[in-house]
Amino acid sequence: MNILCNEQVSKRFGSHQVLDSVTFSIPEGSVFGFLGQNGAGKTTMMKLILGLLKPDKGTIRVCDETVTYGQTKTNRHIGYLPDVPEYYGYMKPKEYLKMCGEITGMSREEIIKRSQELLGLVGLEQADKKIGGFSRGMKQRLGIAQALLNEPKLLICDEPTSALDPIGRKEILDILGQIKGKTTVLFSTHILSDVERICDRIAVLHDGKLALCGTLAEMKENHKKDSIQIEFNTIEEVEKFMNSKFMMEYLDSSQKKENSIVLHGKDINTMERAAICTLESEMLLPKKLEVLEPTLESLFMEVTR
Ligand SMILES: Nc1ncnc2c1ncn2[C@@H]1O[C@H](COP(=O)(O)OP(=O)(O)OP(=O)(O)O)[C@@H](O)[C@H]1O
Repeated sequence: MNILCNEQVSKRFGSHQVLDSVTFSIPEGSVFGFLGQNGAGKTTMMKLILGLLKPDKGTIRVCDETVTYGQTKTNRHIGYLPDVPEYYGYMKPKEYLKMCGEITGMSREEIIKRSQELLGLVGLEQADKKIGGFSRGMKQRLGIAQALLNEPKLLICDEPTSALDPIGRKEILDILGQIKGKTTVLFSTHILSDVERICDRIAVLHDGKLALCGTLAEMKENHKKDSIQIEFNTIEEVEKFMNSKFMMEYLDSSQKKENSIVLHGKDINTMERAAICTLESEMLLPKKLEVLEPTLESLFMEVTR
């Protein structure tokens, strides 16, 4: 079952088409990484899912219920962590969670039980001090506890790791990793390594459209290019190799980078044989020859260029 289904969602601000027929869905229990450069429209998409903005076109469904602008009905399925969560600095974490639980109508017993569980999950059970004295990482972790208080089906986190140091980022990713499978997570970021670490599925937003969407393995397969990288000892060796007419016949394109060259062609086997023949005939001994696999970074750069 899909927890979230976006179909042909479009949103424009003035003449700026921020989202243009964006379609994707998130299967239950998965962690979905929503990638895009600054201003790509990630927050706009999240606000549409929360019913805080009205789409110009398209439909959004959360747990099979249609999201309606200005109504909060579907938000009972959602926990939301904004990029910079705001707190009353004079409150302690337990007091804050109690207030949030009371607002959403939870019973006293429920609030105590869930607060204990969640403060344990986010590693703040011993942090019995005012939130005003918390680090950014602690505030983000408390934000996750608050967003999970109501046991939502979908947790939406807007760039939860962007402002954190490597330890703070690891703590957040570990928490999201722990709830994986139980709660479906949608999180936006531009930190590619975070996505590679914990996401099952990934979407890349660019120029208002989804430039990539699927599992990392699917993306790599769909965008597989037959490429070989050869690293030489000197630039002269690179030139000598590239001046071989024989090699040119088998290439679509090539890119030189310092003492290395990346060769792109249609057929990896033919290109590899041609490269080895050229190395032999030019009496060149490279430092390294490898067939290149696309990485999330190379795919991201390719589609957002
Ligand atoms: N209420 C609004 N009125 C006009 N333009 C807006 C509004 N909200 C967002 N925008 C514009 O829409 C575009 C997308 O913004 P959005 O905040 O969704 O991007 P983002 O991908 O979340 O960026 P970032 O990674 O920097 O947070 C930006 O150009 C932004 O200036």
